[in-house]
Amino acid sequence: MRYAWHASGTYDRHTRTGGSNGGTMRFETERADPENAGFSKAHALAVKALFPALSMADIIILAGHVAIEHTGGPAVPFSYGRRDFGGCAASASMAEKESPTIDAMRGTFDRLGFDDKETVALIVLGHQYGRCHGDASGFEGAWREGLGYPSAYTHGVARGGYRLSPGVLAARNQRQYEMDFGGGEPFMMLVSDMCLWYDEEYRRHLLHYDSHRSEFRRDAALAWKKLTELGCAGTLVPERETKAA
Ligand code: HEM
Repeated sequence: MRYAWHASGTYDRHTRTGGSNGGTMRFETERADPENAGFSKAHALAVKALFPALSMADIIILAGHVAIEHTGGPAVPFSYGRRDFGGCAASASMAEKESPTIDAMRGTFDRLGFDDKETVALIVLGHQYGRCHGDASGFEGAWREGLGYPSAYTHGVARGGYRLSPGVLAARNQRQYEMDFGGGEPFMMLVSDMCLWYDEEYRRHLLHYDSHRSEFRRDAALAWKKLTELGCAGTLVPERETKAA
């Protein structure tokens, strides 16, 4: 899912460049971006031979859709037709920062064309899956599916149930937080996750979603679809239409 997010997150609405069309994450040039560290593992799993009719660009995105639905998240209608370009500009970069300020975060999502509410839906959707890896981002710790979407954030943070992760990254001057929900590893929080609570606007949407779960599921699905189709205008065909035809 993170692979699909970073493949899409290069989009720039001002220049209308980037996005998942092109499948440029296939190239070492793009995977070498420090923000994409660790994606060679994900790339090795995206097996084109099993899906000859799809481009790698489509497979990367479809994997994200399937991961969300398979783990009890919303079903996102898939559209295919992305092409695999023959090369990749050296400048293709996610420009996602590991310890962003609120302004930098807002700037990233504005470049992509998302407002604050969509930003909250996307980050809360994404940061309940998988984990951080010391050898990729320098952060260590797990998220957990099935904690009830936004409630992991609002209940934990609002009740002051979070703490600075003891000593993990002191040497690199990177902060990360964690919360206990019982059973297993603590639930980790990156600075970007904490920003959803620190910033008044983000917090308003977080609290709203916590008491409107179906709206959260609907908005998260719409935002994920929008994200993964950035830069693909005119190239995509909805899966359902093909089935009906
Ligand atoms: C400002 C925004 C964001 C920041 C700064 C951020 C940062 C990070 C970092 C540092 C990691 C750890 C990577 C590693 O160590 O392997 C991570 C993991 C992850 N992120 Fe984000 N992220 C952001 C937004 C998103 C969004 C919008 C999504 C999806 C909708 C997402 C989905 C994920 C997933 C699924 C993982 C776990 C990957 C794995 O288990 O290998 N993130 N993120």
